[in-house]
Amino acid sequence: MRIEHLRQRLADLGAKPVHIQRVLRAWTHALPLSAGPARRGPNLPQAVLDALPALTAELDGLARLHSEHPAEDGSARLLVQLPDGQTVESVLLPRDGLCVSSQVGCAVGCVFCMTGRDGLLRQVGSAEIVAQVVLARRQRAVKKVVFMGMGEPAHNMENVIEAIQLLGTEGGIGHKNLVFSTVGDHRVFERLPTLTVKPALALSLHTSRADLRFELLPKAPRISPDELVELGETYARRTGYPIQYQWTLIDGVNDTPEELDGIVRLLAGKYAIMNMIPYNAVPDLPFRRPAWDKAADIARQLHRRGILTKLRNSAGQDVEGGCGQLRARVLGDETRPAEAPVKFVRG
Ligand SMILES: C[S@@+](CC[C@H](N)C(=O)[O-])C[C@H]1O[C@@H](n2cnc3c(N)ncnc32)[C@H](O)[C@@H]1O
Ligand code: SF4
Repeated sequence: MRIEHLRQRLADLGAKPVHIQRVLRAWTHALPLSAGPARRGPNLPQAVLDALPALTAELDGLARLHSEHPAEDGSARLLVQLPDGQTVESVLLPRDGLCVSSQVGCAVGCVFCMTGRDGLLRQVGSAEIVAQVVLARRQRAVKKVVFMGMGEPAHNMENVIEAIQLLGTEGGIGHKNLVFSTVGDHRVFERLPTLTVKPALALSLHTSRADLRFELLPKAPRISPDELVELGETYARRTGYPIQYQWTLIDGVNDTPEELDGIVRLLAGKYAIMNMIPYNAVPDLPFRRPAWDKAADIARQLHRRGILTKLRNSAGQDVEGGCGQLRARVLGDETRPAEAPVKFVRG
């Protein structure tokens, strides 16, 4: 379901913009749809009030909790069922964060990512994205939403943008606390600057080498790391928030001294934060997670060379912490076709 269809349905029942705003505010805050300022603002029209029970049931059905998997680090991975029975993952992050999914599957097919293995199954509608936030808010506060779950937001732009606009207005989430995470796409750099609610941007860079990036992210747009950083820098200066570069650290692939030189060359003096996330092992894939000490040393070296670097664990390491792994486990890995062998150019 799209949020614009929800707005239209309310308008067809006689709701004025102020009524629609009130219902959407109540929904995004996980309150009863009729909730609102009792003494301030107009009451909802009777036709809208009459429709609320059925609408509540429908909105509740957009994202139902299939199962919850709390982790030792304070995060919890939620498997969320959509109305057609498809499932996506949301992750309750420490410090009031939530990671949401924007697609079932993904067409980019990054060779280290579980979500990309089956290709794109379907888009997640804007109302289904917001419903993941509503579901989480029934459990705890959500003050930050990162689009780092299943899917490539740039491949579902209209739904993701609609969700961001609602979350950044009626949903009460600060604009820089809405984080659009992408492999990079010209459409992102064209659209995001024009929005009223401009989200923060995370760019999944992973390597400073164009050739290796094409191997690791085979269906990502062919934008070189240099161009990506230039585009990112323009957006960062425009919004006033730094770009969060994502680097899934894979042992022997993108953790070499040459890559460290490459990062310094690309990011020195840029308005940027480098987030290094040691690779989270995916069954049947030929990659290894680097030792934590090695990853920590890399982060330290970058820091010394002037790059603001944070070493992070992906949330919920002990509960199928990699994106898409929980869904895959629940669906049953035995249905998965055998992997074709993959070859890597080492940096
Ligand atoms: C799942 S993606 C979703 C957002 C978007 N498609 C992207 O790539 O930025 C979010 C982040 O998870 C990372 N990721 C995917 N598989 C991973 C794994 N096995 N271990 C660690 N990080 C992984 C990606 O590299 C990306 O930076
Ligand atoms: S890392 Fe992001 S873009 Fe790549 S396959 Fe996974 S979800 Fe898609």
